Amino acid sequence: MSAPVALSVAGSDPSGGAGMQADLKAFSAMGAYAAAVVTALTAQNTLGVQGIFPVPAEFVQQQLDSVLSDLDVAVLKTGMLGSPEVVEVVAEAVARHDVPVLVVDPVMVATSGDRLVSEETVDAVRELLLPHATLVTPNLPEAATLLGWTEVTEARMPEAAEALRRSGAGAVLVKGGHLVGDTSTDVLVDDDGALAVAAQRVDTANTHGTGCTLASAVAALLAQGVPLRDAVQEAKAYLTRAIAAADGLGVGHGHGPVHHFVDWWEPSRGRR
Ligand SMILES: Nc1ncnc2c1ncn2[C@@H]1O[C@H](COP(=O)(O)OP(=O)(O)OP(=O)(O)O)[C@@H](O)[C@H]1O
Ligand SMILES: Cc1ncc(COP(=O)(O)O)c(N)n1
Repeated sequence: MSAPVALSVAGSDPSGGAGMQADLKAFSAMGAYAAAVVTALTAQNTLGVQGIFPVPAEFVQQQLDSVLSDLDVAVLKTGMLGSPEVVEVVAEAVARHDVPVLVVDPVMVATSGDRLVSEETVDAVRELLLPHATLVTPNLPEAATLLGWTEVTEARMPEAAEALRRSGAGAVLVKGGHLVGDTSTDVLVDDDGALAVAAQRVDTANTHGTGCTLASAVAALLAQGVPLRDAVQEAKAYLTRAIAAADGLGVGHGHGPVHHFVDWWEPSRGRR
């Protein structure tokens, strides 16, 4: 017996709500052993991003080789990738170590609106990572950028997901968090066609890290052998519970984090 291992390859958010820290929390909450390779340090909080310090590609590669040569990684999930060179070493390591499942969250901009990666890095993600991805999870602006469209409207979400699948990704989940309305609907397109994954929209400003959390929750479930469509629906339900509990967590003065351990902590005491 060994625990299912999920590996996050992402940037650090020292305020703990997004990036690698969100990934580690979501993996743990969803039952996977959590490992992490850091691609960039950010100085950020719930108000914005104050600084970025990239990790050299050679050292990202060294971290990847350390982890992948020892741990039996079931799923590798990417988030912020600091440079085209980092994208290159991640794609190369995925191939060389036969990583069985790859979830790509094509992170471009933080909830605060601050840009996290360059256009060249986005190009590298499109060309080098998407063809190997089991699942890609863009939000609406990320889907538009990857496709070279001016925007992706709600009506064109299935078409955008289908178009992105032509880049070689097995499945695409276009996230509708940036829309308005009573529900927050995402669209999954896989071999079986399009599936709308909807949840009640929570009236809160505390959505820092929702994208990282959703992709990581799906990855943790895939690591445990849950089929993709079930994993996406279960992860979406978990994320919605975590967003609904975010105001109760009350961390920071801007867009606060979601409550990753909503199913674990006693609301009154903040612990299990
Ligand atoms: N207020 C909300 N209530 C319920 N679900 C939400 C809300 N905001 C976002 N979501 C959901 O959170 C997930 C992430 O969506 P979003 O489109 O915001 O991605 P993102 O932009 O990568 O994340 P972020 O906004 O944290 O940068 C999606 O499943 C989306 O439907
Ligand atoms: C290091 C890092 N990675 C990713 C995000 C985006 O997070 P999200 O889109 O989930 O809010 C972030 N703010 N910081």
